[in-house]
Amino acid sequence: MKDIILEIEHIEKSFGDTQVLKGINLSIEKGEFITLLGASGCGKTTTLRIISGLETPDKGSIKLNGIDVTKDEPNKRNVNTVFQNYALFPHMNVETNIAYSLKLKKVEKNQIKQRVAEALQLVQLIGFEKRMPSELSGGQKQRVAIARAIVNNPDILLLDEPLGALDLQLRRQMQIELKNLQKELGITFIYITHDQEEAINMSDRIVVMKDGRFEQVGTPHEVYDLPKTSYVARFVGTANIIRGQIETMEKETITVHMKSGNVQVKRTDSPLQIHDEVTIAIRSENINLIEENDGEKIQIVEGKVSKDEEPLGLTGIVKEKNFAAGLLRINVELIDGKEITASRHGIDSTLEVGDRVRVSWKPETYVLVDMVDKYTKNSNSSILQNTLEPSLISMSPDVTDGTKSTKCSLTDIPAIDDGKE
Ligand SMILES: Nc1ncnc2c1ncn2[C@@H]1O[C@H](COP(=O)(O)OP(=O)(O)OP(=O)(O)O)[C@@H](O)[C@H]1O
Repeated sequence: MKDIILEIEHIEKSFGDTQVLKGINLSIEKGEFITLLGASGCGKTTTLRIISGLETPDKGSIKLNGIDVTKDEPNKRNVNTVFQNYALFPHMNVETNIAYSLKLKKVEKNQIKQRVAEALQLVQLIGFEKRMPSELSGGQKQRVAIARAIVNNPDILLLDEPLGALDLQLRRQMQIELKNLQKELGITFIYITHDQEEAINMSDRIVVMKDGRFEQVGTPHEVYDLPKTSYVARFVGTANIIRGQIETMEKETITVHMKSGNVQVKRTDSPLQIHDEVTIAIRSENINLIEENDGEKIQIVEGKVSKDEEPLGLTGIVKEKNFAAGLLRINVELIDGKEITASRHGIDSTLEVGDRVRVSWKPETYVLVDMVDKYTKNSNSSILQNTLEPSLISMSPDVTDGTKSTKCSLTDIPAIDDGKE
């Protein structure tokens, strides 16, 4: 049986008239690295404060090691928090900052010395014992804050955007250090970030939060490759969300009709019927663009690609090419006015702004999303988890097609844009 360390059960919390947490549930295993990922204001910090005891929920319970601690004071829970702003005592040096909680607990002097030295070793700050916080860099201050938390041997370490104040390079370095530290100590980490790359790199499981609910809980692979909703597909990586109507259903495939063309997707066990409206998510790296030099090849008849000429793929015009963080993003405006983004490594692409392109992808590189809205009005996370079968694919980054094509690969940084078509 799994060793469950924390159970969050049906937690609800309002501030005044605003319901901030709307019934969240989660069981966390001992030694797991769990990340709460979500946009500003979705309730991440409130969740952490309820776990630590700094906030009391209106409904629901928190169980730590099987014991209900919902009403217990923070100091009665073996849980420590690391904050983004370090919260060090400015008038105490590094050593006394780290030793502070042990002194309060009246731990014996020699033991304090030993545990402080061990904590300093773990965060690689040996030699900094007598420095004051004002004499430390941001990264060093955060290391002291982490040492101060782990010196208590907590069951769970809560980390509220601990790297948020650091520059990108230091942040990356600290991500690796923190992950190694967590493995070494075997402590359960519950980590808050709104940075999807950080969540993917560090977590055993990611909880994607939206408006006080857990939208999806899963491994980095599950939330990235098998998003259950269009929100998750957009928030974790860059996904294009396309809606269409099922035109035909064959044994292996389904043909979906969209204003800018017809596409084929792999058939799944989902209870679909001809004429059903479906929403599909395709990663930008899986989008293949083929330039159409020959104007004769694509005939646009009443806003729809002629089936006789080119049965599959969407038609569009390259609107923008943008290079950032090692990736070239190519925005294509489809003939129905909607935009789709393809990405590829490097800055080179033979496609130019204004080129007419055929947009396609392999039938298996898509995910059917938002099925829960279709079959039930309830977006409760437990229903979300059961509605879609995970057989839907692994998105292959290796998409090649045609001669003058754009091969797209690997991850991208999302434009977080909930609700955008
Ligand atoms: N003590 C409080 N009183 C009133 N409203 C609060 C209080 N604490 C949080 N809120 C509100 O609850 C909502 C969720 O806040 P919370 O800090 O949990 O979000 P978050 O996801 O951690 O956001 P961020 O990423 O910006 O830190 C916000 O709208 C916030 O304004």
